[in-house]
Amino acid sequence: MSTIIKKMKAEHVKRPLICAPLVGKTFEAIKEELFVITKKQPGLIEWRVDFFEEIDKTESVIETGKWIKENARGIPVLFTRRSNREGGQPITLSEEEVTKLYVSVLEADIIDAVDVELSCPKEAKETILSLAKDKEIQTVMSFHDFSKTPKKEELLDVLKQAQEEGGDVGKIALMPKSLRDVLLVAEVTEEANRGLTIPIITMSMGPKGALSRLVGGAFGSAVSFAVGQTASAPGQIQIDQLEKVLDVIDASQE
Ligand SMILES: O=C1C[C@@](O)(C(=O)O)C[C@@H](O)[C@@H]1O
Repeated sequence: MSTIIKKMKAEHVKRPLICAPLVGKTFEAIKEELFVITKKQPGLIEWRVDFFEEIDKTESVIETGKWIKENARGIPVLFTRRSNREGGQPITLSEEEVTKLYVSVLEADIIDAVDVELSCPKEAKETILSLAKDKEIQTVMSFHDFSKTPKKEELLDVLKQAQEEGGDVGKIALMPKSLRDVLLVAEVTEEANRGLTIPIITMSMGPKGALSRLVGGAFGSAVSFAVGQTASAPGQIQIDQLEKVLDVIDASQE
């Protein structure tokens, strides 16, 4: 079992692993950001490569990724290209070029886990998943909706699909329109955890959804995304604030 999955399983009983996004646009910005983030000792660092201005230069991505890995102080690195259709930054690469980039990054052995959107073309997913398995790099199969929270059955199906397609982890990030939507995601989290064998990560975004980032672990979300230096999605809170709340939750369970 990989280190990341072990960490998720060990810590997620009540306390989710904290993941800090790295969103610098340039190598220089990433260097500064990584320095700030590692001092806060998150359990995981997510490099959101769609923010990186040189995403279209494979060599630059590899060099930067290598530098991140070498300077992450042993914290595992999750590599993510969030597509524009799922709330990521607009980029000039085509989907085929993105798949090629993923292949190069996986082959370079510079990351510990990779985010693959369930909405990606089937062939692209298969290529990435099989290479990741060969390289023993964990796959997080993800789904994002920045405009709404889909219905319960749909969300349960998405998480099931993540497992069925061979993902090591399933992840959903949704935008709530009301607190009921936040409750729904908590319910889905609890229910999916009983039916699935893979760890799952869930969250509601935006100000209403911030609650889910605080208490999601108690319902079975294995990871909570929090701000190291800069947020990568609405509603993320600072790592130190999240840690305080997690300490209180932990203490209340003893
Ligand atoms: O999937 C996620 C979750 C996220 O969207 C959030 O809401 O914290 C942040 C993204 O960087 C990450 O890839």
